Amino acid sequence: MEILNPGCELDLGWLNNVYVNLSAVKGSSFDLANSRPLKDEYRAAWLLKALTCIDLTTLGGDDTDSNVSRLCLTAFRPLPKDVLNALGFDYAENCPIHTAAVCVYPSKVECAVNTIWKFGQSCNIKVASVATGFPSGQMPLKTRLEEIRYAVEKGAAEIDIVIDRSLVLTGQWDVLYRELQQMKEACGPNALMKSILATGELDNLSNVYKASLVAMIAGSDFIKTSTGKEAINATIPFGIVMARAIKEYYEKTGYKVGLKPAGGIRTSKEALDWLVMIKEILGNSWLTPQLFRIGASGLLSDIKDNLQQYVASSNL
Ligand SMILES: O=C[C@H](O)COP(=O)(O)O
Repeated sequence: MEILNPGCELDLGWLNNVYVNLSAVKGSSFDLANSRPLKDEYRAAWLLKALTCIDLTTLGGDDTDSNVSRLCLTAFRPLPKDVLNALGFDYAENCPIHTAAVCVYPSKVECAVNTIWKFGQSCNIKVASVATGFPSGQMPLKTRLEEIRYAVEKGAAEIDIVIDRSLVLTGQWDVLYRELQQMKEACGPNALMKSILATGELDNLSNVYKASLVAMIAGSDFIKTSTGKEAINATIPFGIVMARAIKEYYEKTGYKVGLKPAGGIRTSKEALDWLVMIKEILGNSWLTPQLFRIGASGLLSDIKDNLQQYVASSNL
C-alpha cells in the first residue's frame, strides 16, 4: 500500500487561525439530510461503492479466531452469487466486490492475515488493527508504541491508532504532534496510519478541526472519526469539519489524506450520506478505498438486503 502522507513541520500559527462556523456546518448537514433520493440504478451503484469502502470490523471482548475467520470470509464474499451475477460481476477469485479491509484487535491480526492469504494472491483485502490502548488511548506511550509494532510484525497493513484526547482538551498540540510522529514511525514504511480522533470526546468542532490538522501534519494517512465506543460516534457534522480540514491540508501541502467515519453507521442511507458529503467537499477522487473508508460492524448486512431487493424488484 502506498503511503499517502509524509507529514510536515507543526506550525502552531496555522492552528491559531482555525475558525469553524457552526451554523454553516449545521446548514450543510441539513442540506445533505434533505437532498433528493438517488434513482434506483444509481443507488445500487453507490451502494456497491460503499461496500468496497467498508473496513469490516469486529472489536468485541468475545472475539475468537473462528469469528474473525468468518468475518474475513464475509469480507471476501459479501454478496450471494445470484446478486453479484445480476449486477454484472463474476463470482471469481478476483471479483472486485469485496470490502476494503477487515479491522480487528492486535491479537487477532495473525488469524486474519492467514485467513485472507488462503483466498489467493489476487485478494487485496487489507488487515487493519486497532492499537495504542484502543479505545481510550490512556496507556503509557511506550506500551502504545509497542502495540503498533506488535500488530505490524503480525502482518497488519493498516494501524488504526487512537489519540490521547486529554492532549486536545488541554491544548497540548505539540505533545500530540510528537506522539503521533512516533506512532507513524512505529508503523514503519509499509503500514498506513489511520488516526482515530474520537470526535465525540473533543468538546467542540474547533478542536475537531485542529486535531484533524495536527494528525495530518504528523503524517496520518487517514483521519477517522471514532472508535465506535464513544457515546457520540460518527456524525455528518464531524465529517464535514474533518473533510474541510483534509481539503485545506491538501491545498497547503499537496498531500491527500483519507477519511474514515466509524461507529454507529448501520444503514445504507447513512453510508450514502457519507459518500455524497465526500463527493461534495473533496470531489470524486476521494471516493475510492485509497481515500475513503467506512468502519462498520453492522452496515454490510443492510447494504446486502438493499441490493437483493433492488435485484428482485428490477427483475435483473
Ligand atoms: O472502527 C470501527 C468501529 O468500531 C465500528 O463501530 P460499529 O460497531 O458501531 O459499526
